[in-house]
Amino acid sequence: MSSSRVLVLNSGSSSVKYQLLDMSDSSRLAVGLVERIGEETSRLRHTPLATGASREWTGPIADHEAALKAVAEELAKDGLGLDSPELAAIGHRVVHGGKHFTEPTVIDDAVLAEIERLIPVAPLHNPANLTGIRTARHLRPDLPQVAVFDTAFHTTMPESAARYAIDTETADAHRIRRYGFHGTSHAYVSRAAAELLGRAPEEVNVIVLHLGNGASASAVRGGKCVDTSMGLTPLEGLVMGTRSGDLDPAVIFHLARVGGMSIDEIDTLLNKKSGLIGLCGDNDMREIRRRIDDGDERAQLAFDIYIHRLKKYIGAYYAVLGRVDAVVFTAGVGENAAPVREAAVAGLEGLGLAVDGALNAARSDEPRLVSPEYARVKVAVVPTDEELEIATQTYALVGRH
Ligand SMILES: Nc1ncnc2c1ncn2[C@@H]1O[C@H](COP(=O)(O)OP(=O)(O)O)[C@@H](O)[C@H]1O
Ligand SMILES: CC(=O)OP(=O)(O)O
Ligand SMILES: [Mg+2]
Repeated sequence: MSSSRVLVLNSGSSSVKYQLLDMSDSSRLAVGLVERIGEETSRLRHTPLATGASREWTGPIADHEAALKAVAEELAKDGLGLDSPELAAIGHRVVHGGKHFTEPTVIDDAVLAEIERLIPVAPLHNPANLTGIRTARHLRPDLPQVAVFDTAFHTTMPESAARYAIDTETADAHRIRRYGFHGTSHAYVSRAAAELLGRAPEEVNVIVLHLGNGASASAVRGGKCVDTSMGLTPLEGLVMGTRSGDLDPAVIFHLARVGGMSIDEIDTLLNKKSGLIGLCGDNDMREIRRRIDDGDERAQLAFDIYIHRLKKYIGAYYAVLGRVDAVVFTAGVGENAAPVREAAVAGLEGLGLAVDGALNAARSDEPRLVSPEYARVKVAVVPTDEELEIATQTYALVGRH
């Protein structure tokens, strides 16, 4: 029997997204999501594409190991279990690969140890990724498991963009530099944007805005990343759902010295209680828009701060690239929130940027332009597909065994 199936696991801090794909034609066989892991009301939603009929289950799922076992049971109910001989490999999203991992990598004990060593610089993500890998290896020890790193696409950044202006010896001793994240998405979306423009990736310069719960911008020149907004960790850059993004590092000294907070408390504040949720109490852009429509001033200010930062990055990356062919919106907010796209580009006509109201408001799951014909710089919406990209890279590496 030919084995052409790849299971992709995207383990987040409190969720697991997964897809089973048949790489002979890149089609999906099953997709699903486990949310609120560790809470009493964890939720699993599983959809086998053969019928399209979703199954939902709510109840306590204690950790990522239990989550993955529950996923394996759901897949088995559709005859798509992990014991299937048609399964060729399991591909894992791994958020931090440091400087070491620049390519998709077959996982062995040494690779696991390196991912573990990087936990301090991806405390919300790498532990969940590791549990996913260990559980999957336990369930199918014979199968190749591949790590696809969020940081890999950004390793082409020049030193001028990747280094912080701090003492070089100190930085090197602690491997402090800007790594960047969401790279699988930035890679996929920048390529898809070139296709939408009808041009080769090598010919186009794009600014990609990945706006999900975590959010990051990247400047991509001819298919290669030259700058990105996240840094040593996924905390730098844009305003996010619960993360502050950029701030004066002295805020941290001040909170410690004057505010009496511990380093761990400040870490939690900036990663989990800041960004949109810190500013207005909600991190979901749908809820924030609802509140704005009801005249809520805190929600409006949170939105304005979010947009101000976004606009600054568009301007910065325009300058980094010199010439921009398109600004591309992706991920949950970027794909769905028309008011965010409209506000981020408003006033940038002088840079050749504009959105068309009707095109921008129209809903679609397809890559599309939302700028008017006359715009020198196109504005595009390109749905990201990290899972397909991970499956493609995984299969390219080990599929033909
Ligand atoms: N219709 C919508 N309008 C506005 N925002 C949306 C909509 N749908 C999803 N979102 C936003 O997308 C976010 C999740 O994006 P996603 O890319 O799935 O994030 P992550 O992968 O980080 O979990 C939600 O927090 C919400 O703010
Ligand atoms: C790296 C990162 O921020 O990922 P996510 O958006 O999935 O939290
Ligand atoms: Mg995401």
